[in-house]
Amino acid sequence: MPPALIELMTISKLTVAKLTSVGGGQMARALIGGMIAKEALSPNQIAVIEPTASSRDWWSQTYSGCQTSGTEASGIVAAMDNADLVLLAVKPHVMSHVFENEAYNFGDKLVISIAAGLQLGTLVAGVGHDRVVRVMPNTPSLVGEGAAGFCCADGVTPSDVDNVEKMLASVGYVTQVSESQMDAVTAVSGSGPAYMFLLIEALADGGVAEGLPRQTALELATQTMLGAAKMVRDTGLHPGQLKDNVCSPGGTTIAAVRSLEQNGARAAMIDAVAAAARRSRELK
Ligand SMILES: NC(=O)C1=CN([C@@H]2O[C@H](COP(=O)(O)OP(=O)(O)OC[C@H]3O[C@@H](n4cnc5c(N)ncnc54)[C@H](O)[C@@H]3O)[C@@H](O)[C@H]2O)C=CC1
Ligand SMILES: O=C(O)[C@@H]1CCC=N1
Repeated sequence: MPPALIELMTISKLTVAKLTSVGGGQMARALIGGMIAKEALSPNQIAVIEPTASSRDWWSQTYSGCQTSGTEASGIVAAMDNADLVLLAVKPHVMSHVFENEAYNFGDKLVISIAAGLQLGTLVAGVGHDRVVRVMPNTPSLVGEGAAGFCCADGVTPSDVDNVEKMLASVGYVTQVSESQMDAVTAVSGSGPAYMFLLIEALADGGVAEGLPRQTALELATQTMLGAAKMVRDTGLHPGQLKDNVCSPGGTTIAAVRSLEQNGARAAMIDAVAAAARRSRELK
């Protein structure tokens, strides 16, 4: 039996023998860490190519059995050996260095890029084949509450799509979109956690301004964001309806909603998404 088949493990119906991540930073940690936590992958199926020694140490200390390599040719070759799935998790501007590096042999391996902005055409040209998936995940994947959109180049098989969907579904919500929608996905859910963290922080700041201890305010604000998101997801009710249900006539909430509308909160969020989408388009 070929070594790749001997190694093959099927956990949560995800079939990957070995995943090699090029780059081991924030998003690789969130995505792979989330999959390991959900037992969709085990550390001995992971190899990480990472130039920073402290980051390599983090991987090997956090996930015993995970293989780490530097970016010298021998390290790249060792990490790519037997990989059947390659995750490109470097910053968009670093991707051209990866593609120009002759130590990489992508063979016919399935390649997933999570780089913002970089289009399938660029990825296919860099990788040298078209079995390439462009994914926009987000950092809550780490805690199993990610949201991801993806699109595929022509060489991706239905079984590849199935595997990518299972991989991403193991850490949250996933949807396939057209490539023309990827900048919007990036702006809504890829960057979105940052907007939500900012809102939680601001809500807590408001509580502190009204006299609450910082920790109490932060816990109340965090749980409120979590509860509101779950209400939208689990009831299926329109967020406007749920908002109306909180607003008692002449009460406290409508006073706050009025203030938010006067300060352009809704337009500010729409403009923020437009700014992120614009930046995503610039990155290509
Ligand atoms: N941070 C986020 O929330 C999200 C990030 N992304 C995308 O994920 C990609 C990575 O972003 P982050 O993880 O945030 O960045 P990061 O800076 O935390 O991680 C990138 C890693 O790549 C390593 N690296 C640099 N040069 C390299 C090379 N030549 N070969 C291999 N590794 C190299 C760096 O040392 C670093 O650890 C980006 O393309 C970004 O657009 C996508 C969705 C969300
Ligand atoms: O800020 C960025 O460019 C990346 C892509 C989406 C989230 N973080």
